[in-house]
Amino acid sequence: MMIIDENLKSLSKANGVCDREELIEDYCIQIRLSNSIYYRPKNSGVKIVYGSSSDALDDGYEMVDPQITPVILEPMGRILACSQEKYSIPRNVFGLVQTKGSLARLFVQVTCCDGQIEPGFVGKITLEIVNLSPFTIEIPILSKVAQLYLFQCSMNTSKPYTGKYANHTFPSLPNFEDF
Ligand SMILES: Nc1ccn([C@H]2C[C@H](O)[C@@H](COP(=O)(O)OP(=O)(O)OP(=O)(O)O)O2)c(=O)n1
Repeated sequence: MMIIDENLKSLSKANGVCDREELIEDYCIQIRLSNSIYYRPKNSGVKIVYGSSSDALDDGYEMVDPQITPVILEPMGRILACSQEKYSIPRNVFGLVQTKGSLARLFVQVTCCDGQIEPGFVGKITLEIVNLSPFTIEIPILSKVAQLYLFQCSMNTSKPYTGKYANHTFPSLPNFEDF
């Protein structure tokens, strides 16, 4: 069951789902692009083996300050960014991140099919932003790029999400520990 309207507002306030009340709308909670660092893949010939931790993984990304280098995506440009706000998902709620429609109509997606936010997750949400269009697109910091939809689960989970991507205050790079 999707949580909407007054239920969404009251659940969000009662559980501190998102500190910024004006982001809570009728059907969803808006997600803004963070004004702190983002990661950009380097264009060198870095080889990464999926599932294996290695220096190549860290070497493959460079950290960028959007206050100095704005988020400007060339065609097929991609970055790892995160939400400006922290989100706290109750133990009986599941979240789903979707790209804002107007951004999607520019052929930009803010997740690479990884939009699931598990019950109990607390932290900033990582956004895998890809420009699939032929245009050069600038995305100003703090602009609304995505929306979080919340769904009621059948029960309170006994295992709220405390995994490797919890409690991040920056975009999280892939982590293959305990993979
Ligand atoms: N775009 C996303 C997607 C998820 N998360 C957060 C919320 C999720 O509850 C948590 C875990 O995400 P995944 O389920 O995608 O990660 P896995 O546990 O599947 O990791 P792995 O792929 O290593 O198994 O990360 C996030 O910040 N940004």
